[in-house]
Parts: sequence; C-alpha cells; structure tokens
Amino acid sequence: MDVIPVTVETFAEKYTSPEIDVLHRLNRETYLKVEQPHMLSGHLQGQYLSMVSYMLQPRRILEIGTYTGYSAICLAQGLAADGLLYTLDINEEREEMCKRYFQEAGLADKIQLRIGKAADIIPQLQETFDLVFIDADKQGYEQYYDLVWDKLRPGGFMLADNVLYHGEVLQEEAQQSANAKAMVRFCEKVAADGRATQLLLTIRDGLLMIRKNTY
Ligand SMILES: C[S@@+](CC[C@H](N)C(=O)[O-])C[C@H]1O[C@@H](n2cnc3c(N)ncnc32)[C@H](O)[C@@H]1O
Repeated sequence: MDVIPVTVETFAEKYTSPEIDVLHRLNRETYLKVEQPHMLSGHLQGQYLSMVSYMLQPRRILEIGTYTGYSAICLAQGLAADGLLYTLDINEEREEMCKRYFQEAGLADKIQLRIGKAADIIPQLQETFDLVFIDADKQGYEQYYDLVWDKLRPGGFMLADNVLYHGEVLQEEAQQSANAKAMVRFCEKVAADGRATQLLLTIRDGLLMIRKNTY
C-alpha cells in the first residue's frame, strides 16, 4: 500500500527541483538492473535528505544501509568542506556500482563505503556524528539506535526510514508483518526516550527525525 496518494506524490515531484543528472542515471540503472529497486530513496526523499544536509553542513555523517548509493550521494552533497560520510552495507554485490556513482558525483573522496554487518562495524567507528541515517534491516533499528547514541553529538540528528512500513503500522497488530511490528517498537522506544525529541514525517514511507537533546 502506498501511504501517500500517487496524485499527491506527482504534484510534489512537479514542484521539487529535478534530480541532478548523476542521481537520475543511478535511479534508472537501479530500476533496470538491481533487485528490489523500491528500496532506493528516490527523488523527493533524496531531495529532502540533501536539504537537511545542506542545512546542517555536517562534518561526519553515518548511513546504515547503502543499497546502490542514492541516499549517500544526496546526504554527502551538504557535507562541510572537511566532511566525511561513512555508509555501511552487508551486501558486497553493489560495491562497484556505488563506487562508480560516488566517483561520477565527484564525492569519492568524501564517502567511505564499509561492507559488513552494521552491528559489527558501528562499534569500530571512532567518530562523533552530526547526522545518522538508519535505512537497513528493519529489525535492527533498535540496536542501531543504541549503538549509535553515544557516537551522536548532543544536538545531532538521526533520521530513520520506513517507519510507516507501507502503512502496515496502522493495521491491527495481528495483521502486521514482523518488519512493521519492528517499526512500531522502534517508534515506541524513541518516544519513551527522554534524551530525544522526535518528529514523524509522512514523506514517502515515513521518516522519523530524532534530535539528541542538549539538556
Ligand atoms: C532500503 S536499502 C537502503 C537504501 C538506500 N539508503 C537508499 O536510500 O538508496 C537497505 C540496505 O540495507 C542493507 N542491509 C540489510 N541488513 C544489513 C545489515 N545487517 N548491516 C548492513 N546493511 C544491511 C541491505 O543490503 C540494503 O542494501
């Protein structure tokens, strides 16, 4: 089920700046050649991620779930001059494609792709992040939130994708898939965390925006 009606999505796309050429080609190649292309963030969400990054001008970004690199490129566009984005993915099959597009986007020196399980890699990262984008296996979100928390600077932001899980989160619990249940559990966990302030944005499949409080 599409949460946002197609007519609204089409209107929103009409009045959103067009995809830059490299993102347009990456989007197209993903839909032509890669399994599960719906996983790609896409035009509207990609533009939103770019805008957030341009506003924050982060020095360090962590992305959990690279896929073909679309959101990594969007997020890396707003990095500070000495900025770096780490992006993690368990699947090595798309590494060549990601790196080719990072190069074409002129961002190869700003994006570090690490292949492996996110839960193994995150503890090894000796960085303080300004922005974290969680977009990997849905049942790992709660763990990623906990693993990342101490590495997020006070006042820093997390964005977690797919929290509406195709609208399944609105169904009775008995009707929900394991992934939808995981999204509800994740939202409940964040809502109960007094260290965070959160906003659930109904963009695409739902983005939970979380700020690490400074008080
Ligand atoms: C929804 S896709 C990411 C889409 C991408 N962020 C974008 O917007 O274009 C989810 C990705 O998470 C990866 N993934 C799944 N489980 C993972 C894990 N345990 N550790 C790291 N990556 C994982 C998958 O291989 C997949 O590429």
